[in-house]
Amino acid sequence: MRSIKIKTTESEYPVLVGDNVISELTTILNDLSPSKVLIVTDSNVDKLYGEKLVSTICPHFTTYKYVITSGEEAKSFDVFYELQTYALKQQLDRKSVILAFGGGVVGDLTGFVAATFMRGIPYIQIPTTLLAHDSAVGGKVAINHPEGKNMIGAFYQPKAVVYDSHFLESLPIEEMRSGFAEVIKHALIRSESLFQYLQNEIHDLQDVNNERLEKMILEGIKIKADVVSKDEKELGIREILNFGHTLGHAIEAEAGYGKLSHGDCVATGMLFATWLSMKSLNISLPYEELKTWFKKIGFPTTIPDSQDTENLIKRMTKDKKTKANQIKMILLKKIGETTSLTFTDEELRILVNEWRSIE
Ligand SMILES: NC(=O)c1ccc[n+]([C@@H]2O[C@H](COP(=O)([O-])OP(=O)(O)OC[C@H]3O[C@@H](n4cnc5c(N)ncnc54)[C@H](O)[C@@H]3O)[C@@H](O)[C@H]2O)c1
Ligand SMILES: O=C(O)C(=O)C[C@@H](O)[C@H](O)[C@H](O)COP(=O)(O)O
Ligand SMILES: [Zn+2]
Repeated sequence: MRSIKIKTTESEYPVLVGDNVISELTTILNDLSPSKVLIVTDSNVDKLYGEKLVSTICPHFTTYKYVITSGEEAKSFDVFYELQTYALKQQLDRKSVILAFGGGVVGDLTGFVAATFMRGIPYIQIPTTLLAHDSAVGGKVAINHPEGKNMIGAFYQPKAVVYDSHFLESLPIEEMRSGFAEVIKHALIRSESLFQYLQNEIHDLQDVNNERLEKMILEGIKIKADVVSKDEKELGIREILNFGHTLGHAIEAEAGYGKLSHGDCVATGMLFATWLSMKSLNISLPYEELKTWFKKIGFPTTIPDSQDTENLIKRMTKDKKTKANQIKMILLKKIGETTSLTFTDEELRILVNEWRSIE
């Protein structure tokens, strides 16, 4: 078992990673001595592992389980409200603990429920996707709005993250790809050596074996832990974790939540941001190499033809990093190092159109 510490100004918690670390959950819960435990999971994870988790906890604590329909659409106000109603009806109180058992959708939604129920009760992340090496760590919790991704949310840290690699065995290949995009992001922004490792070892997703998976997860979490510990509330450096997301989120929301995976959209966004870095900073980057690699892995490398640049620009203007109508793009200075530049909507419209015309 590996343990990585996440330290913020107000909290400190462990991320436990490894096979069978779920066995640590009872001890972690005992320390919190919860009045009640509410497991929130989705329909797919419930079918696979719901019983296992309930039987681990049930003998020790009064346990409830709420199963949401799987998919991005669940990060909605309606499901948030349903969950709050359920928690109230089961009479959860400030000593109750919520377990977010699933991928980033369950984690983001449940974390936001925990952040707001009676103004905040403890929760634990139990991630089951590769992508969740990113989403379960760092305390960004949220639901979506038709106007934009994660628009209603909070920074609210979990008490622990229990990341049992055994759960990843059933992950479909396209979900592995989605999570891999965030691993690549962590490498591109902060670690040239991790990037070289990924490019050398993972030519396509069949190359992801247990050993490589564990390395990707651990390295990704270490990078995230370091950034979050320096800037929990994204007042500065944390913005680098948004590399690829300004366009990525716009594509994801424009397609309709749940139509395209988060990771696929971020991958397209990272390619654009890499091209934009070369163009705006007048530097050279291995852009063509990256594009070829992305194609091999199966990432979409262009914006969907059905999407209108004008609509995407409107969405990018509403990005959370935008201030006074200046759209902030996280760029690469080199592999492993970032900078940022702001653009007006008109400037970005021209640049996005230029990129689309050459791709
Ligand atoms: N909070 C953050 O910092 C942060 C970071 C990155 C992404 N996110 C958010 O995370 C979300 C995406 O998360 P995700 O990719 O994990 O999506 P997800 O939670 O929808 O999971 C993807 C799919 O895999 C299924 N699944 C989950 N675990 C499984 C398992 N072990 N075996 C088989 N199937 C399994 C789910 O039911 C779902 O159908 C997006 O909403 C994104 O915005 C948040
Ligand atoms: O943790 C962060 O900070 C990130 O930006 C991680 C992203 O991968 C993640 O998708 C996050 O939810 C995006 O946040 P947002 O503030 O752009 O909604
Ligand atoms: Zn992301």
